[in-house]
Amino acid sequence: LRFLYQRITNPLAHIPGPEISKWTDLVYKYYWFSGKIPYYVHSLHEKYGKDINITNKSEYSADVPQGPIVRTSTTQVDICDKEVAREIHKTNSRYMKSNFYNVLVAKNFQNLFSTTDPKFHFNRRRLLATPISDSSLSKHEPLISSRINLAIEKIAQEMDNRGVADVFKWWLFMATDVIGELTFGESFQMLESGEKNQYTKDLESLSSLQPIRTTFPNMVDLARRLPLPVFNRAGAVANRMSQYALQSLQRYTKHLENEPGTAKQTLFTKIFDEKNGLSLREILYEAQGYIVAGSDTTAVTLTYLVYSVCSDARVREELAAELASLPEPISDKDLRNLPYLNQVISETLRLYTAVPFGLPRSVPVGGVTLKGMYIAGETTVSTQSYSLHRDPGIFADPDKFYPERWEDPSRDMKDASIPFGGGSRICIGIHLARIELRLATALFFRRFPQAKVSSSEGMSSDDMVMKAFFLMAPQGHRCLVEA
Ligand code: HEM
Repeated sequence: LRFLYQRITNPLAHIPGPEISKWTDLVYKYYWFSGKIPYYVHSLHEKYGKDINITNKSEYSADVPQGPIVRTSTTQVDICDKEVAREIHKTNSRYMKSNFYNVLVAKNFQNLFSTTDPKFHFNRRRLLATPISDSSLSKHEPLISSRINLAIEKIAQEMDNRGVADVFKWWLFMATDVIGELTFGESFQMLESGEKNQYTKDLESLSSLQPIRTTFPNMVDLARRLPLPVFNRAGAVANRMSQYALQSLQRYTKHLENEPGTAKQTLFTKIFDEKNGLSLREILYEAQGYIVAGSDTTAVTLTYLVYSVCSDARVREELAAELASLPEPISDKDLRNLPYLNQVISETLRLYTAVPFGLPRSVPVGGVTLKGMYIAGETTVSTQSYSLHRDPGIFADPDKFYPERWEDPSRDMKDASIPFGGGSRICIGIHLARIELRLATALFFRRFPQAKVSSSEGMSSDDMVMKAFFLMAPQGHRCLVEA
């Protein structure tokens, strides 16, 4: 009866999509759990949308309106349209982050990333934005450069000893050490040890635990009291990470109080202040957000960049030639306007965006009409970059890694690109990420201009298939290259 009621009353029934999604969310959840949600949603656009490659038009009935909006589950639609994406992700947008974010991070845990409250977000962002702005980050460039140089040394050593190097591992260690030091004032020292510690193992498992958190939030709570193995694990990971972060921040504040002159400047140093800034607990929540949002994202992007460039000798040679002309030591100032380097980065962010998932937002109460289609209030709308970035009407031959397409990008290309989200919820770490991407790419290809993808140890393109929960990662969890 419940299914029948859901089907009859479904306010999204008029939107094109698979019949099953009028009845139940099970199919959607299956793909979410298996890390294939962007592929599934993209296949719905291919089947039901007119702006995306339509493979078999004869399947459609003439009375179903085709368009860029598809129903993905009983309560959700995805929209592959650059104008709608801009409207939803603009500054002062009426589309708030959906309830999904409350459970993605943790229940009753509000920070800049997870909050759905615009006032909270505005105040928090105002405090956090300056220390992580492009101009403020220049004082951290020596730290970022030294971590990247160490990663490259380790890659070279691994190539010597093992014959190949796993760039995914080293980029992950580098990005986690950088954001750890900028957040806690002390490094995780993963590059030095070459091994993951408990915190970073937990960090790694966080992504695959996201489907559990978002689908069964109450079970994770219940698991605090009952022995429910998988749910206990999700809770234990969150507790350990929180304890570690708290202890690091307590050490840092003690240092700051005792020896303010010698304490390293972090992204939070100036806002440790109960009255005008943030309390220790509030900083703890933000620090945890930075670590999660700022490690895998950068590492995955760099991994796919190296993989794509190393797979195409033409691109690699052009990039290496451009980098060969740079003076030593390489600084970020020299890289900001390098044409080909920046085209390679833009193309990686297009094809392998670390967040290919649809950034779910809630339709304002009263509903809206988008592209001629009425969408009821409180429906969850997403605009997944995986599809927007592959719109063949905007990006010719969309599956090809072709950096030159960014030589003189059209307005449409810029509008359809949202690797860092948009509007007031745009990634706060965008400048840090871009500095890391520029420096790491330049230093890597300066050192290894002949690098290519290895086929040793069974490495194949299967390892690089994207597995996506909220964040994406190569399913083999490795990327082996040789010089
Ligand atoms: C290539 C690297 C990165 C990519 C592709 C990326 C992508 C994104 C995207 C798409 C969003 C929007 C999420 C949404 O609307 O649901 C976002 C938000 C965010 N990112 Fe990043 N990110 C990257 C690096 C970083 C770094 C290094 C940090 C470190 C501070 C960071 C911290 C955050 C935070 C705190 C938010 C929430 C901002 C807000 O809601 O105001 N990200 N990121």
